[in-house]
Amino acid sequence: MMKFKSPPVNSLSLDFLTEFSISLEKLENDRACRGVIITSAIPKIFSSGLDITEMCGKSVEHYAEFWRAVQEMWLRLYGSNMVTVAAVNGASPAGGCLIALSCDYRIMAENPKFSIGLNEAQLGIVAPFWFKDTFVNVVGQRIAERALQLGSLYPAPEALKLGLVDELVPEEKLLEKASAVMAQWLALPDHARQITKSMMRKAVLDRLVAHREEDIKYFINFISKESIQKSLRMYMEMLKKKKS
Ligand SMILES: CCCCC/C=C\C/C=C\CC/C=C/CC(=O)SCCNC(=O)CCNC(=O)[C@H](O)C(C)(C)COP(=O)(O)OP(=O)(O)OC[C@H]1O[C@@H](n2cnc3c(N)ncnc32)[C@H](O)[C@@H]1OP(=O)(O)O
Repeated sequence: MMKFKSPPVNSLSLDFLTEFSISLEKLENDRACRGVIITSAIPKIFSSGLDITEMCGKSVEHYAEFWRAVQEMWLRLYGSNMVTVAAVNGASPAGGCLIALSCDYRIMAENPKFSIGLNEAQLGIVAPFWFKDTFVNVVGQRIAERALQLGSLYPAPEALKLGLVDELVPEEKLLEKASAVMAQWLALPDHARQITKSMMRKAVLDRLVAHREEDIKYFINFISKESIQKSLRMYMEMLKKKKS
């Protein structure tokens, strides 16, 4: 089990992403480890997505390093040979949703206050093609098209209806259920499951691998625009004001 614990909201900073990727690599190379449950140690928050401060007012070199770390995390998780189960025990916007979408199975706490989705459009930014591809592979083209354009965040019951998560359980049963699902998936021979998983995901993974440097350039070019920087600053201010 991997429990995110980066207060206050498990935002995906460069350090967090680097540590996450290293942990995944270690588990992947451990023959005794066949599966991982991903959840959060922070009440009410699974992950608040990419750390917005990493994308605001930094150097081009920093943006490149940060984006490479985001790509690396996704390539490792989406391409993992292990069984991956997301036990979503709180809010899961944007990059947090990407992590859940990249797992093989998603169980969410049945709390309508917890929402999940790719809300990038609400921040005035664009979900990259590989976020979009991962989303489409889970919910299908039509739902993804609407959800991405509107930057929708769905409360848990709606997320279930759309197939964005596979099941809802009472919060106190989340880990028990995740373990039961893991046992069910691990009951199959690894090689058949792994080859099938790779067959289903390869095209989407290969697309980023083939365009990785170009994708970094797009990110830098996009995020460096003054209009985008302004949108992000306003969004951060809005988050802070919400409190007072
Ligand atoms: C054709 C060209 C195409 C080119 C495309 C190429 C590239 C694409 C370019 C860009 C794509 C970039 C992709 C980004 C994906 C993302 O993940 S962006 C992040 C989106 N995340 C959010 O919108 C979540 C924002 N946060 C919240 O909604 C809430 O914080 C919460 C998670 C629901 C928790 O609420 P709660 O009330 O408990 O806590 P607070 O809101 O009070 O937050 C506490 C504290 O944490 C700070 N914070 C929250 N979220 C983030 C974050 N994501 N990053 C950094 N900091 C965050 C918040 O500001 C508070 O700070 P404090 O006031 O200083 O305590």
